[in-house]
Amino acid sequence: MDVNQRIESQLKENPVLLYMKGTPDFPQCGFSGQTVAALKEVGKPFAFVNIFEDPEIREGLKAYSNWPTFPQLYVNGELIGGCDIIVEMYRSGELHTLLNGEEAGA
Ligand SMILES: N[C@@H](CCC(=O)N[C@@H](CS)C(=O)NCC(=O)O)C(=O)O
Ligand code: FES
Repeated sequence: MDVNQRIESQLKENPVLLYMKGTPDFPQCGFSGQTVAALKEVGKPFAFVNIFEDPEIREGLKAYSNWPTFPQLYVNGELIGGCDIIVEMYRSGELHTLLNGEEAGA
C-alpha cells in the first residue's frame, strides 16, 4: 500500500480522526494539545494517529491534504482544519454541531 492508500484507509475506518503530535493523553505540542482539549470538551470519541510514530504519514498527509501543518482533524474523510480552526469552531459551537449532528444545542 502506498501512503495515499494508507491515508484513505485510515480515513475510511475512522469517521472522526485527528492526525496529531503525541497522543490525546500526552500531546507533544501545544497546537495538538489545544485541539485535543476542544475535542475532549465536546466529548465524542475520536481516533488519532501520532505522526511522530509515522514519518511517511507525516510527509504524505501534507501532500494529500495540501495542508502543511499538524494537527489535522478529519470528519467523514474531509479535512476540517488545524488548531486555529478547531478552537474557533469549539468557541462558536460549530464543533459541537459537527460532531453531534442533530443533538447540537439540545
Ligand atoms: N496555525 C496552525 C498551527 C500548527 C502548526 O504550526 N504546526 C506546525 C508545528 S507543530 C507543524 O505541524 N509543522 C510541520 C511539521 O512539524 O511537520 C494550526 O492552526 O493548526
Ligand atoms: S512541535 Fe514545535 S510548535 Fe509544534
